[in-house]
Amino acid sequence: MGTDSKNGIQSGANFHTLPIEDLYSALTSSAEGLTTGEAETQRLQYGRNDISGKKKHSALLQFLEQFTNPLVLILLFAALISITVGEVTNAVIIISIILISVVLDFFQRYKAENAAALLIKKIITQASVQRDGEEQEIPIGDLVPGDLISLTAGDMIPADARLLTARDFFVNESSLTGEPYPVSKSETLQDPGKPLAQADNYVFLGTSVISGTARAIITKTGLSTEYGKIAKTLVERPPETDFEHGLKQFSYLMSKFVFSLVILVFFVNALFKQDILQSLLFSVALAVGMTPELLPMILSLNMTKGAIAMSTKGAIVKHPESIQNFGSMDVLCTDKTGTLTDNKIALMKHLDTGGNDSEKVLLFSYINSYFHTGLKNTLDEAIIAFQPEDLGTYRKIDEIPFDFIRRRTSVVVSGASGHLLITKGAPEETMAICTSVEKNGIVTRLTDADREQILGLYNNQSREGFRTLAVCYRTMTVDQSRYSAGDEQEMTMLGLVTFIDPPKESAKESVKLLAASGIELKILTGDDELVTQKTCELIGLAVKGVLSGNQIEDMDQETLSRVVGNITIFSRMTPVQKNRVMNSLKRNGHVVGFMGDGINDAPSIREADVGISVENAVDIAKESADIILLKNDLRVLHEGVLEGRKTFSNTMKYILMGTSSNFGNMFSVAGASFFLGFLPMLPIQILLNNLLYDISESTIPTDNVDESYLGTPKKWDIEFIKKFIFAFGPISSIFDFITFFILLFIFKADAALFQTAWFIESICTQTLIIFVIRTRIVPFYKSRPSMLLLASTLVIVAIACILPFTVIGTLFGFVHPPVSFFAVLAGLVIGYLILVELTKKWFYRRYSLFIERKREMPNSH
Ligand SMILES: Nc1ncnc2c1ncn2[C@@H]1O[C@H](COP(=O)(O)OP(=O)(O)OP(=O)(O)O)[C@@H](O)[C@H]1O
Ligand SMILES: [Mg+2]
Repeated sequence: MGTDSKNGIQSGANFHTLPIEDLYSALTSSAEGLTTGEAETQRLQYGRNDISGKKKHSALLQFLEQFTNPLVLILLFAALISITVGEVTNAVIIISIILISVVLDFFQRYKAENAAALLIKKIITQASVQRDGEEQEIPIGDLVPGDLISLTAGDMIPADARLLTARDFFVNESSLTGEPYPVSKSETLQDPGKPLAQADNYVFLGTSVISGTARAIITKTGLSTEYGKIAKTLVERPPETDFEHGLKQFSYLMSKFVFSLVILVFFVNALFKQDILQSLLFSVALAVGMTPELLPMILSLNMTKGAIAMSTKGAIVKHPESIQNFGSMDVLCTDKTGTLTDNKIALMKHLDTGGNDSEKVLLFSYINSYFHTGLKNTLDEAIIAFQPEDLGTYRKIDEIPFDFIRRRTSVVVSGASGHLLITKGAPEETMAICTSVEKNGIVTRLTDADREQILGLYNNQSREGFRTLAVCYRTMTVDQSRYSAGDEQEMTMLGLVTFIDPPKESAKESVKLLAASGIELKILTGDDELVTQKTCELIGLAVKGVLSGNQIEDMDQETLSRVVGNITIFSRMTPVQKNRVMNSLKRNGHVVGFMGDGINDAPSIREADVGISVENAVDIAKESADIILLKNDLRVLHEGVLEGRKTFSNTMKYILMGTSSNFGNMFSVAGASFFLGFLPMLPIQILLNNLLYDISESTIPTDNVDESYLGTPKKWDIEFIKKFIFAFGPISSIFDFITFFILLFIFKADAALFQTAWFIESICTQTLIIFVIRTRIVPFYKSRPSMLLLASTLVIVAIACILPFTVIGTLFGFVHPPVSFFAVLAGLVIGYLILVELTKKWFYRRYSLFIERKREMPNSH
């Protein structure tokens, strides 16, 4: 039997049809759950409950992984050639360079990754599980097949599991099926032959609990779950973000350029100088010298630094990559309740349909809120907190849980005269299921005039900023044991309950801050238009336009895309509509953030460029988010945006440096090789040059960022980078060729002196230029670099100047340059810096004009 059921685990198709006892033995578990020891055995067999598919590698493995880097491989190749031609010193130097850069990169990254992992620990979703006979909270990654878990409303289902007991248990399976309505689940054994996907007694990882409670036994974890299978095949990663896309384009541009140039250099040199191996080494070194190989390290350092800075301000970044997007975000979509308002909702009035205070309305709302087992939101809490009610003989029979499309929740109780169905929900949706109305204790048919009158009452409340729910009921003629949404019909409208939901103290300030930072705020709410408008008025958010869920339903994609930009409030939205709006904005070229806390927000949080949630959100929203705010305060968000822009700025500095100064220099080396009788720089000198340059740049992530840079969203702009290269690349080359001329004709340099002198000049111009490029304003005077960046740059310049006079310098083939050269060098460097500074002024003036023109271009979407 034992082996048979083990095979059952592998095939796994029959978990929903096995009798409980067989299920226990198949999963080597029991009604008491697992012990810690058994769980460990299971973990060894089935692995961790992790669908990311990323294995955490040991430090050693991570270190070894560095050697799979193509650049490192090229260098190893170069070392091999050196050994073949008998240049042992050369080989030793190349290998040292490899080791130094690999070790440097490894430590920086290892540190960064550990810091990031530490942050994530703070927000790991927990599951309540029975281990060693006790109920415990453990991280969901530690769950194994055979574990017994308890589930309640708002929980994310942490793995695939078979239900053991269930009460009023409804789940949302939209992440698997796209179906937004609640699905009822129970413990009943399923007939053999019923497909797993339709099994009532089975729940799936990635779905979440809407209402009720259940106990379940975990059958499958991690990648063997149904969700894991999809994750493996298609949604391995969320869609590519704007930044990633830009980065890819950039890398592609660079590699195309470098590749063609290096091939050309190789052939020209090999043909005319006839030393094929030297030419090969030279070209390989050039390739290494041109590639901005530190980019990945700079990126991850920048991002971790940003993530840590944000954690001190109260936001946990789950995916460091999203920090960059934070800096680029120009539209923020958010829900209303709890984000703009305080979530300290209080019940204000309980009115009958005539607008008078009614105790019955209060009692019926109370019964509804008290008995339903769905996630009690703040509206329910406000009703229950208002005043204690005497529930008398009312007993709960069943419930029909809330969903974001019906926008109602119902309970069925047994009272003095049989079963009573009580429904409360959004007034529009509640009115739709009523056919009669109770007025002063008398029930009559609901006429159009009644509807009009009740709607008027509701709108008046909304306009004053009160959130409003309607309450209706139905006395059942035949008692049923199970009720469903189909029973919500022919009901009697009873009255309205209204709530006050005051805006946050901080909201006004946050709205201003976001606007000043160039971020447009849009509200996507399930609530009513008039209330939302009132909230906007209170927090000082200008409303450009309003669109309701129903209107969106009638629009095709094209129409929606055309109008979304002009809308501030999207009211009465279903989760699917929220997602449509968010995606239309993305398609229009915006970098979109989406912030929310409910099951209904989860799909959009997942697909937004930046998904944001808060600590007290439901699990599934938090699981879908990139960033989680520990305090639900938009000001924290604003800090995050600034942090993202800083990260962006420092990443850009490295890229601009790499593409203009470093690239320019290497370009000149390549060019010079065409008409000099000797190599302008020896391969090992190029590699050393590259290493020193890298070290000086590795401190860029610590650099300060100008205040003035932080005011607008930062978008990746490949056109900008191209323009930058064409403006600054040539300046670098001009100075290189002046140096050239001076060396050849004034100093009458031979090969060794030429190489030495050019090496020094190259390092000096290449590294010092950071002080000009790192800011758009006047360097030092108006914008100070970080101490570390200043130190690393100056130390590298000093090393380059001193090196030729040392023993190590001789190894690299350097000779002593005359003192007069240093005077010329100083002049050249200063001239170069001034010229670049002037060009920069001109460039940014022209560029900002260019941007304005681009903005003015009509209808860019
Ligand atoms: N507990 C409840 N009982 C009955 N109806 C409810 C309940 N909660 C919400 N509703 C109705 O459903 C509507 C949508 O719900 P909700 O406001 O939570 O949506 P949302 O999209 O998350 O919007 P926001 O978070 O901005 O308020 C509410 O406006 C209300 O009419
Ligand atoms: Mg909400």
